Amino acid sequence: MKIFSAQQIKKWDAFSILNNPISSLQLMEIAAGSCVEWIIKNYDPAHSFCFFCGNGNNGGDGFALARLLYEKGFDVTVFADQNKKFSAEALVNFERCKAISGIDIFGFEHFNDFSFNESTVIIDALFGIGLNRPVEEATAKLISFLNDLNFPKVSIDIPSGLIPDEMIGVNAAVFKADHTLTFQSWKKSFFHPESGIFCGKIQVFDIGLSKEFYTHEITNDYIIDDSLIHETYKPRSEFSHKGTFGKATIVAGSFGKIGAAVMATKACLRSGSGITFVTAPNCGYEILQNSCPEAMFISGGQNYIVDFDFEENSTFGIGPGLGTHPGTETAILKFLKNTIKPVVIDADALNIISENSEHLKLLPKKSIITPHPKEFERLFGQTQNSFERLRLARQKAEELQIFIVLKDHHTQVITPQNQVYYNITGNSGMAKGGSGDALLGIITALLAQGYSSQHAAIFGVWLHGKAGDFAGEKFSKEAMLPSDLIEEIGNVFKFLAKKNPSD
Ligand SMILES: NC(=O)C1=CN([C@@H]2O[C@H](COP(=O)(O)OP(=O)(O)OC[C@H]3O[C@@H](n4cnc5c(N)ncnc54)[C@H](OP(=O)(O)O)[C@@H]3O)[C@@H](O)[C@H]2O)[C@@H](O)CC1
Ligand SMILES: [K+]
Repeated sequence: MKIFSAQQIKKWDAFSILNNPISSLQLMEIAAGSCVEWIIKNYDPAHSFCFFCGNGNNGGDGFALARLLYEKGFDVTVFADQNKKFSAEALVNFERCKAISGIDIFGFEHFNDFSFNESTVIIDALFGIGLNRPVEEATAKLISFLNDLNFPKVSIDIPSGLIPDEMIGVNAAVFKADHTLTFQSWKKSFFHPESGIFCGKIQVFDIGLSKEFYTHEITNDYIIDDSLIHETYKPRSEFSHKGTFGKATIVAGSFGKIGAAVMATKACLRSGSGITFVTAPNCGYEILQNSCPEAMFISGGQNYIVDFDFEENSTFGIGPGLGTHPGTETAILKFLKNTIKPVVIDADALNIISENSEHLKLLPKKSIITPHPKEFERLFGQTQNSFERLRLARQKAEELQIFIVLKDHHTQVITPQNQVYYNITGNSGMAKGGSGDALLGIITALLAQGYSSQHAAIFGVWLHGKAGDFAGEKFSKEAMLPSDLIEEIGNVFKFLAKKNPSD
């Protein structure tokens, strides 16, 4: 799914209004209607709803929603600033609300002495995607007051105070929602940790904006959604043998970190690799042969890797638990100098590369690197926030002609063509040592099977997150282990096969 900027969403609204028999007010009514449906499913009529509405169209959504909810029998109170000019659509909906005697409307100055009842739900419709400057002091105070209230909080379209496409200012006043009900598409700020933290759970409602606009409007930002994955996933052909699905070699492990090699190798095996090798030091021989009997062991040294042979037609995934011993460094750099096939690089292999910026040039074109924020910083330098980090990643992916998988709550796959794919599978239960090793194994297996680097990276992060979600459901986010995630990869493939109409 494409992600548009706030400016493009506004263009999309305008295009839809101009080219379809629908008005701005009708769109607002549809938007409010979809919120009502969600609220009815999630809150019983014993709840009282307090609306905080701004003067733009986000406020207009709030007024429309307040009215529709009142008509459904809910108790509704509205706070708004009647001294400021409303947008045309907000004014219409404000007047409609005012005409209903059962809806009390107060000025913002009364928020302090209003007695909220126990079953209050706060609805934030102060600002939407039209916020174009810092929130004024009085509104900031209101937002801070609301944030301190211990009631469920729902934001309409975007938590007020967030900038849709950019980093918020230091100490910016932002409404902290439990749920964000957003229209038509995700906003970029939902994906970034500094702003995403204000959104709670996100629901996206299709309000029927023009499909033609969606198809033709150009963007470089995408969500990795189910439809993209169904286009990418290649079901296994029946007329095949192990050679059809490629050879993968995992280069991993050192004394005390053989577990990382086990995780990466198991994930590679579970992700469909035809023939799998694991190059590791001899100290890991027994544990690897016992835990991953399907993989062939290749010795790379005694307690850490110092040298390894490589077959040109194998796909390499290098890094988990390697350590950064000078001998290992020499072996990895020698390998990179002698290979032209795309490789997958993570963890200590990234740390080895980050020792010298010249090493980056050794990465074969279309390789995939999978740094977490700290590894990214070691490789490319410090950035102030995740938006800046992403900008730098775009620049580096293009410069080096590689794919960067920037691991985060919403991992981003950055292509050499300056595109960004945000992942929406996965959960906080995956924030544990070993998770990254599994990701390397998955991506290596996909690349070995003939997926392009772009597809291997995109499908790999989605698969990893989805398996993590399945494991989280089974064991809880706290208790789930990366090993559980690896065991769930099979269920994700089953899920895909079931959903694939050609299967
Ligand atoms: N048909 C449609 O278009 C649909 C739109 N929809 C809804 O509209 C929302 C976008 O509405 P919007 O563009 O009116 O802006 P909104 O976010 O309400 O901001 C309010 C206005 O406040 C102003 N302002 C900005 N910053 C400020 C600040 N710090 N402090 C004070 N004032 C500030 C600024 O006006 P300015 O003062 O610059 O003239 C801005 O225009 C969108 O998020 C969705 O909820 C849906 O109904 C679907 C159909
Ligand atoms: K809002």
